[in-house]
Amino acid sequence: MSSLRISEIFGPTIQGEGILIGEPTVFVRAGGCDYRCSWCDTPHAVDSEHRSSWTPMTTFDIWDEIQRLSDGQPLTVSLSGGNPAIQDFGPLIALGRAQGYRFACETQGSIARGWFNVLDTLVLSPKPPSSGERPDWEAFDACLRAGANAGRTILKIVIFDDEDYNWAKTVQARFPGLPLFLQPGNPEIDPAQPVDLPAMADRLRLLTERAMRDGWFSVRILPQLHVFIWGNQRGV
Ligand SMILES: C[S@@+](CC[C@H](N)C(=O)[O-])C[C@H]1O[C@@H](n2cnc3c(N)ncnc32)[C@H](O)[C@@H]1O
Ligand SMILES: Nc1nc2[nH]cc(C(=O)O)c2c(=O)[nH]1
Ligand code: SF4
Ligand SMILES: [Mg+2]
Repeated sequence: MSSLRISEIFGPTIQGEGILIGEPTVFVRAGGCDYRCSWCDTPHAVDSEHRSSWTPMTTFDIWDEIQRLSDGQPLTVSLSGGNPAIQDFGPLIALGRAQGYRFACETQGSIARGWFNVLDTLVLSPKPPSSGERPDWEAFDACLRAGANAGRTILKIVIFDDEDYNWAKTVQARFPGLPLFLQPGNPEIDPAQPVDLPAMADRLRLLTERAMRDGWFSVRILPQLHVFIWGNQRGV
């Protein structure tokens, strides 16, 4: 059986972002990404200099680890990365769902996969201008089509500045049927440094006040809850 490149598997913890915030979750972090966002908070799953730390695992190896971490109790498994859509997680999802586990996937929407259709939650997180990346909207549309039968699809956009904020409005206008979550960007991504909690609360406050002042009521605005709790620690 072919193997997948896995950066880390951890949990159970609570989902810190987006529509599943607070949900007990085991994370499977795939190694490798087709993007290089300037502010990426998981470079250890992206940059090729960390490639040697990614473990080749079969679907059964990953499934064993999920079961061990969850003590065999079905919960939500979140596929993240890097870009999990580079690899074939279809067999893992089939195996887990047959045992009552639920699956979410976080991806930037650059690569479409047939297995998006069997997810419970597909989180598409198109990258705003501050990232230095530019979404390919044809590829993004292909992701939406690939996930047409997923339980639900939502958009999550990271906001660092005014340009990102205005861009997020244009994305919502393009996809009016999709729930949109905004998340303030975290500029402090060094796991060795403590996060400045008041500064983080300030960014959340400023984004919230701006959206409310604008009468932008068709969004949800959330912090990265795990960063509030554990800072930039890995594996939480
Ligand atoms: C690390 S990415 C992995 C999944 C996929 N590559 C993606 O970007 O959607 C998971 C989520 O973290 C967000 N993220 C990454 N770096 C961040 C930062 N510095 N501040 C806030 N959110 C960040 C991404 O935008 C994405 O929504
Ligand atoms: N608790 C927790 N929630 C998360 N939501 C998205 C994460 C990610 O890095 O993909 C993440 C993570 O690493 N930990
Ligand atoms: S797409 Fe996601 S994992 Fe890849 S560099 Fe950007 S934030 Fe990091
Ligand atoms: Mg993260």
